[in-house]
Amino acid sequence: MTYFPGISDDEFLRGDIPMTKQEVRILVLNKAKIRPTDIIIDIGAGTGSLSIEAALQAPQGTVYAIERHPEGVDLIRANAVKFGAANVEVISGTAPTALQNIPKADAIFIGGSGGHLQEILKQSNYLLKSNGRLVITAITVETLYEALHTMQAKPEFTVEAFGMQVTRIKHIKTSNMLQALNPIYLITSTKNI
Ligand SMILES: C[S@@+](CC[C@H](N)C(=O)[O-])C[C@H]1O[C@@H](n2cnc3c(N)ncnc32)[C@H](O)[C@@H]1O
Repeated sequence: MTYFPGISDDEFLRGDIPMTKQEVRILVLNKAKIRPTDIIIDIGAGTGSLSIEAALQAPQGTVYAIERHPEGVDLIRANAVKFGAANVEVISGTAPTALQNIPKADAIFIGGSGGHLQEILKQSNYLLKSNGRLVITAITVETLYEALHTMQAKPEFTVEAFGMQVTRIKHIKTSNMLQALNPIYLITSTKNI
């Protein structure tokens, strides 16, 4: 049975870097089917929140957290220390170039691509082991379309996708306020060969 850390957003150290929200992380990690020994690559790791929860689910594995923004790199390192995720390897750089010299992976997350989605998908296909899972989070129509279109054209992958819209409920004084999070789409591709 995999241990699920369930860390709330406010527990992470955060700056101005956008963070994948907890409700989204829960589904990304579930779709990635993380096992204790997995090798995981997190492309566009941001604050490291997803990398760290993945690392805690794979204590005998390694998470390669790739981030191009220096503030993000510092946050990932600081959050990894805070949560005792010693198996997070932070790589400061831009994908796909930063994906060189990384071992083949059981799971790959793409949370940011910065206009390099096609090259990153090509390199991810190469880096993913047989039965590996690629989970892309898309917050734009363009990324959703490009990811779906590209992955569905690859016969070696089974692709599923869904959109989610979460409304949090915040207790303020005597009322419960509805707080909508931005819609997001998850595209999961499983390599069949
Ligand atoms: C939405 S944030 C990811 C949030 C992250 N999953 C978290 O939990 O904090 C997207 C990140 O991708 C990074 N990014 C975008 N394109 C990138 C690329 N080609 N290589 C590396 N990082 C990239 C951005 O700097 C940004 O921090």
